[in-house]
Amino acid sequence: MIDVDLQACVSDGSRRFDLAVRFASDAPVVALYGPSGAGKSLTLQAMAGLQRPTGGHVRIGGRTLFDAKRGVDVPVAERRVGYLFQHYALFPHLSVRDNVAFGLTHWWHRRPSPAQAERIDALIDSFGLASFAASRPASLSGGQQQRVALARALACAPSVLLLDEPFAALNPMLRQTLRSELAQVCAQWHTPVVMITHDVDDVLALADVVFVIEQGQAVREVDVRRGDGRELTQRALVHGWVAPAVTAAERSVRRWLGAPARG
Ligand SMILES: Nc1ncnc2c1ncn2[C@@H]1O[C@H](COP(=O)(O)OP(=O)(O)OP(=O)(O)O)[C@@H](O)[C@H]1O
Repeated sequence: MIDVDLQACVSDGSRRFDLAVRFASDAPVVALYGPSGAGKSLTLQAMAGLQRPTGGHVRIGGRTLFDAKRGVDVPVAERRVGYLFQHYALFPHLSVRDNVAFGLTHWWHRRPSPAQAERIDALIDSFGLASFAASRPASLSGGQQQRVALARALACAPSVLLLDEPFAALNPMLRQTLRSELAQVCAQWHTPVVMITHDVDDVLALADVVFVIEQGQAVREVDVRRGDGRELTQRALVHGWVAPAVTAAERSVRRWLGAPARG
């Protein structure tokens, strides 16, 4: 079960964005879908512990990673969350194998245990990377680099795999191949996935449930298998767990009027 209820605020001095996103699902693959700037990446970052929320909780498979009320904030390295960034972010000076092993060796400054080494080899095999294991990422194609990044995200036996637009940089044919490889590997390792995508084909091919994210909130839940959906925002407002998002237009009008900022 993935249970996320996050409030966060990011600001760079001139801009401010409020996140108040809440969703829960026990589906194997959950997609977050929505327009650019809606807060999807911030949501994944907060789940991984890379953004500090101001309130709420993150529970994965019954384990609490963050709970503002209870003062729980599990450090990033102990969350067992696999994270695939929008750009693969492979380490250019490390071989494919060392890139895959990175999460296991780097945080703990040690060699992988025999069981971990076995998992690394199995993942390298699953993604068809065995013949490149000693190569550096620069000598690999985009699709091969993406496979390395996926294998690396899965190496720590994560309790959830977070994917930020995993196929955006790939050509359509490669996308299709990687979708089915990913689906197979995640089913094989029983790893639930939360995936950001703008691509309806990703949703249809991989996701069981989609949450539509708009202006920092989950506004709609769609059951892909049943082809059914429901609005979430109305319920959210009735229960009062989330403030209505302050739009850029409203902020601007308030500034022009010299009125205090809301939210
Ligand atoms: N440090 C920050 N300071 C101010 N605003 C920020 C900061 N980080 C992110 N934002 C803003 O927060 C909003 C949500 O960002 P986020 O990256 O989560 O969007 P997204 O839904 O993932 O978009 P995309 O689909 O384009 O990747 C954006 O408007 C972004 O500009």
